[in-house]
Formats: sequence, C-alpha cells, structure tokens
Amino acid sequence: MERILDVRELSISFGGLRAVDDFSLELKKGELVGLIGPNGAGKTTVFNMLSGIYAPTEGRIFFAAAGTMQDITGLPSHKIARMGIARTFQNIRLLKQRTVLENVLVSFHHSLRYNIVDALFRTGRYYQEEKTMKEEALELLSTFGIADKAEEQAQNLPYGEQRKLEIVRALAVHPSLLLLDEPAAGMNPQETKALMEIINFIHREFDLTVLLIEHDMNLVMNVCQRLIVLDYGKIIAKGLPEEIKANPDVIKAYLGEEV
Ligand SMILES: Nc1ncnc2c1ncn2[C@@H]1O[C@H](COP(=O)(O)OP(=O)(O)OP(=O)(O)O)[C@@H](O)[C@H]1O
Repeated sequence: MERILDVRELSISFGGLRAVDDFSLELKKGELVGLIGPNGAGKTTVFNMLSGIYAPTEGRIFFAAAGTMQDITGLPSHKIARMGIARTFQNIRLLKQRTVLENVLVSFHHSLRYNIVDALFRTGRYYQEEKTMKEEALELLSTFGIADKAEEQAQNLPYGEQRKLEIVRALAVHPSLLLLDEPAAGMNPQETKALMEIINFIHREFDLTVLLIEHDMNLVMNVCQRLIVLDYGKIIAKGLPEEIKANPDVIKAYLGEEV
C-alpha cells in the first residue's frame, strides 16, 4: 500500500525538556492508527509538529500531496491544512457564538474553489459554490446526527455534540489525513460508543487515514488497527492492539493508570 505519511526521527526540545525524542512513523493510505501513552508523554506535541504548530528541533516530515511525497517540515499550519492534514484539538476550539452550520461553513471557506472576484461580484459560480457548501455541510452534520442543531449556537450544544462538530469541521476541509486528539474526552460511555461507530464510518466512507490520540483504552483497542506507545517522549512499543495490551513495557509505563 502507498505511504501517506513518513515521519523520520522527529525531536523537539522546550528549554531543557526533550518532549519528543527520535519519533519515527510511517502511515499507509487508509490506516487507522492510535497514538497512546501516559499523561505528558508527548502525544499532542507530535500532533503539533505534524500540523505545523511547532517546528521540530530535528527530523523531517514527508506527506503525500499532489501525487508525491513532499517535505512539509516546519511549514505553517494553514499550508499543511490545505495540503490535506486536518486535526481536532484536545480543548475544543469552536466559534462558540456562531451557529453550528456557520462553524462548518467557515471551514469550507478554507478549501474554496471560487476566487475573490467571484465573491465580490456575487457571480453565478459564487452562488453555486455557496449552495453546494451548505448542502454538503448539512449532509455532514446529519451523518453525525446533529443536522437538527444547525441553527443553534455552538456553545449551546452538549459537550459530546461539540466534539462531533469539531470533527465535522475538520472533515469539511476534505483532508486525506485526519488527526484526532482525544475525541472521546469528556464523553459518557454511550457517547463514546457512538463515537467509535462514527470514527469507523468516516474512516470507511471518506477514504481517510486516521491517527488518533486517546486515553479511553476500550475505544483504542476496538477501533485502531495498530498502536504506537509513547512514554517520556520516546516510542516504547509498536504493534497490534492485542500485542500492546500484553507488552510488559507498556504495562509498566501505565502502572497506576488503567490499561
Ligand atoms: N509549548 C510548550 N512549552 C514547554 N513545554 C511543553 C510545551 N508543549 C508541551 N510541553 C511539555 O512537553 C511534554 C509533553 O506534552 P504533551 O502535551 O505532548 O503530552 P501528551 O502526551 O499529549 O499528554 P496528555 O495525555 O496529558 O495530553 C510535557 O512535559 C509538556 O509539559
């Protein structure tokens, strides 16, 4: 299978702290992989480097865009997003006082096909694009079961639905790689179960590669095809969920936490 992401020996230091140390990872197109590890292990920092929020101190990131592997190391996050990497955040980032639909439409605008002239003069193409975007946004929202909330303010949605809306916003930019940072955080068991189904569904239907950070071991073990385990910034294990569950180094790293 074709590669979509090739991360080579990535490291980053904050002052004296090496938050991520020699992190390498290859993702094939269509994989659904989990990145796990105890609190502070460096998982979100890996996402921040992949999505262009931090430039790594060392190492390179290659990503398949426009038919070739391109070096995206240190590119600004808006460029990386346009190339096809979308992400969600551990702390939900929505336009809280805008409606649910507006939140999705703003994301669509980042991947627009009409130009500024079309927008200024309200050309036919502009109206056509706006209409298509709205239809597509509502379709995405209905996939997640929140289309009936389209006109509500985002801040009024229950927490689980705000998390879903974040994923919809990420999908609206038509990514080929989706990075999900703790999508089940703060969800109750029913919401988490529904989320597992949604992740499986979007992975299948949207032809996506997914890299997922998650502390909910039930979700991780059920959804991910393989796992990478970080501890103190270093990869301590890689493998199938069953192998990881039985790995003594992983159990030791999680000692005191639930595996
Ligand atoms: N901008 C920063 N400046 C200084 N230290 C940072 C910065 N970002 C992360 N760190 C440190 O890097 C380490 C890894 O943090 P990171 O948030 O990546 O861990 P994590 O595995 O995502 O943890 P959690 O599961 O709790 O979200 C931590 O010690 C953190 O304090």
